[in-house]
Amino acid sequence: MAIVSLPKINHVRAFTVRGGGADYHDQGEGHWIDNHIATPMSKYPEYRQSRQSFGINVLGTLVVEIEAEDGTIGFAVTTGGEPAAFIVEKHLARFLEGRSPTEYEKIWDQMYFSTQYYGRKGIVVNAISGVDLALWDLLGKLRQEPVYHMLGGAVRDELQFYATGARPDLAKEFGFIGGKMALHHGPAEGVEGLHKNIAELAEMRERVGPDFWLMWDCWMALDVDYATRLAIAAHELGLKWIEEAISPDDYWGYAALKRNVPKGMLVTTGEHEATRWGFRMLLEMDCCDIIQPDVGWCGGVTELLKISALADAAGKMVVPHGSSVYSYHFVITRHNSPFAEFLMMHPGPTEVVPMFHPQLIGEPVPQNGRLKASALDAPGFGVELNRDIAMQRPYTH
Ligand SMILES: C[C@H](O)[C@H](O)[C@@H](O)[C@@H](O)C(=O)O
Ligand SMILES: [Mg+2]
Repeated sequence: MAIVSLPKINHVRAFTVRGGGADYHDQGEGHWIDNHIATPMSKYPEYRQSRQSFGINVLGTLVVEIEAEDGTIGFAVTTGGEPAAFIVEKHLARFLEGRSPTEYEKIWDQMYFSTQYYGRKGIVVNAISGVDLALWDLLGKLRQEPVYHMLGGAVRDELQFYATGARPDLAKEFGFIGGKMALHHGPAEGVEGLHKNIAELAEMRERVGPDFWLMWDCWMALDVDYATRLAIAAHELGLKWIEEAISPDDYWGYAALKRNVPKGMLVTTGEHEATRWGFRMLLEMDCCDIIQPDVGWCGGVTELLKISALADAAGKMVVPHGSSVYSYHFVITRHNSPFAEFLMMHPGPTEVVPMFHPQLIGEPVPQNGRLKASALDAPGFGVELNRDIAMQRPYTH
């Protein structure tokens, strides 16, 4: 029997999109995800109310398209906007065009090490991630297989989700296994702010009862002392984990916080770490109980496989940052990813709506806080690009 040889890659294209999308994208006025969330910029009063005021949405969306010789197109959506589009078109495309889509290991290696002198984390790895995700989508479409089949298949029948948003009480009604809230007050608001945080948690605990998971996402806003005091005060309210409390570069601080928090409370890091080397540092310095790479930012699926294996060997969980189908196809195949995050992108949030709206068509959303593996049974990541949205191609090559 002849070996199947897939058509070669013909074109790589990078587009930018404004408006909608998931986190770090343009959100309308009054959206919970931009309402006085504590950040490293909260020490500046003028930037305290809105993350868009200091530019969280400045990059915008990156759409990467990879077209094979037979016209099949794989694509992916991530964050990066024009700078990432420039890197894809002017630098990364050369490592894909004319190559087989099955060479995703060598392609990843060449993308990473050819940009290492100016990349390694952040927007360059976002761009690499977007290309890698589009490559896996193309592979799936050419092979007529969902990505999760190519990653080893489902290890459980369904995904279960916790919800990130301002209404864990509604998340409980919607069937989610827990609710993660954004922390609203950071150290610059002093002990008064800390008491407000605790009061908000106490009020939500009252609404959801004693056993529903409640977590805080602190979006890099705190220092070790404040995070320790907050964790101790929140322990009696059953805070399940304190997330990304300090700077992603402060591995030493995370290790200290993990030693400081009350027994039974988990410490997690966040979506702003990248590559196997960054996550190895978190694991080897015993910084956390759960790592949370964003598959659209950490290096893509090819890199997340390596990151996850490191965590598995260290006995740590991997719960990728909310990135819709791009993480669902991964989580369903990993024993050390027992649940997934669903980012509530409805402004309230009072409804369960697709995360990457309007960019993706066919994006599955959890029903009763769960998604059957069969909901992912479509080629690639199982979604199509909404070609009615205004996309620009700022650069060509
Ligand atoms: C809601 C949080 O502030 C972040 O924006 C969120 O995207 C992220 O940190 C998360 O874990 O969902
Ligand atoms: Mg987070």
